Amino acid sequence: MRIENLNELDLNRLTRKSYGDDETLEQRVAEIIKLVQKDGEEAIYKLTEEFDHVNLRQSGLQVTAEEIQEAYNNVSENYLRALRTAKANILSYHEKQKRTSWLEPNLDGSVLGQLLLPLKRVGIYVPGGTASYPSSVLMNALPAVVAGVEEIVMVSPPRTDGTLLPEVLVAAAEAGVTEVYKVGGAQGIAALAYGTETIFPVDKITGPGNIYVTLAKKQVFGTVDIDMLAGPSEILILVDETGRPEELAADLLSQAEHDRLASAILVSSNQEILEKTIAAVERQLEDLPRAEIARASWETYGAAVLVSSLQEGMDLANKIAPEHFELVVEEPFSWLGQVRNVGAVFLGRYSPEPVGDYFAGPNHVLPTGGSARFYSPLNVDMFMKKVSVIGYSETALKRDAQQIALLARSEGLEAHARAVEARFKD
Ligand SMILES: NC(=O)c1ccc[n+]([C@@H]2O[C@H](COP(=O)([O-])OP(=O)(O)OC[C@H]3O[C@@H](n4cnc5c(N)ncnc54)[C@H](O)[C@@H]3O)[C@@H](O)[C@H]2O)c1
Ligand SMILES: N[C@H](CO)Cc1c[nH]c[nH+]1
Ligand SMILES: [Zn+2]
Repeated sequence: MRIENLNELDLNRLTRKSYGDDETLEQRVAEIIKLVQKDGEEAIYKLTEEFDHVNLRQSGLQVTAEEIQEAYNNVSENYLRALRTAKANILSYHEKQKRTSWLEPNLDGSVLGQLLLPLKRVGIYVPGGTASYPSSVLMNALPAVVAGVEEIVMVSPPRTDGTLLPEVLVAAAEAGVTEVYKVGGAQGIAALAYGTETIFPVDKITGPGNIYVTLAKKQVFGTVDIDMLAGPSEILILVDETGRPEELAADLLSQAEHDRLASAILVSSNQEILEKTIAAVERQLEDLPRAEIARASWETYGAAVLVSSLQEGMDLANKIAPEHFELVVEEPFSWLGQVRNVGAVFLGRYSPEPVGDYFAGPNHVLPTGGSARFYSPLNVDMFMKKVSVIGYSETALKRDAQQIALLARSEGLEAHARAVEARFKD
């Protein structure tokens, strides 16, 4: 890794804003989705054999109550305690987001308002290819629970022994997931969107995943709603001279270890910090269990960028729009007002990114690939829909009838005008 000056930086390499550009991947995902639509579960069994190397024809796709019970026997008390504390933190944070229906009576006797209603059935994708993510079970399911969703259907790829990690199943039970199926990748997304012989289709799919999952969500959008494009993880750290290279390197690797396509970027106006952090990354890679993945990510989509000032670094962050943005500077709160395009911001030395991944309470399902310009973190609103309420009184309609009819006739819609005037014929 060499330090790059801002003016020589290839932003396209770093932002990977190319979910739709790789035609081969798009095509492959489209074929998988079509196959599931055509052959249902037989297609899922075949694809699961191909990608997850396990044959589930005997056991079927759905996780049983016995498997969940067995999972509880296989997790430690300490794990359960930590999971339940994380759950409480996530619930408490998301309960603050919940909005309620409102009705506003007016003096003319009319009532206007908005009903806020939970979606009935949602699908949550929990990644499980190169790592398992019980934390993502909580992050997807708990906002749905707070919203009041009745049916929460989880899909996740099986391990080669045909099971899901006990910690994932326990997290599902603790979070209130109502059905769990062992199917991942684009085929898991297709199953949720179109249904199969045993899986009833859902109204919306949320959750992060690798590039196949993300492209599949993009392709089924319209048949179902989706939350956002939450693909391979990203971190951008803006650091001043107070930064400590060993800590910065650890934070960069925390996201690089997710995926070869993950992106970890360090930005500073201090050349020495950049140099020392690059060296620390090399040292830490030596005994990192997922070094192969993390190194591939660091070498392909990583960068150490020299800027002329913190302000220039902040502007770069808003341009790249990273999923996670760490502000490791002396006065992090003083920069908060300038944060625009990031999924989540982590303020200061004692807010390393994994605090948000697991525990603090805010959601870790965040927009990636530059989509933080327009998407928000997964939240309670995303599991609800709104219905407008209009209750006009006679007085109100009499007052407004003429103007409504005029507007209707200006659009050439006579029947609309007459529907209003019909009330006052006799
Ligand atoms: N943005 C977020 O909030 C967030 C949170 C957690 C994880 N992540 C990201 O989720 C991703 C998890 O990826 P993962 O791979 O570990 O798990 P995954 O569950 O997303 O993907 C695994 C599945 O991908 C499919 N697949 C693999 N190779 C394929 C191929 N050649 N052709 C077709 N399908 C194929 C298989 O079906 C496999 O089961 C990582 O990129 C990680 O960074 C993001
Ligand atoms: N950093 C991931 C989101 O990009 C979320 C996660 C789950 N577990 C660990 N990390
Ligand atoms: Zn993470």
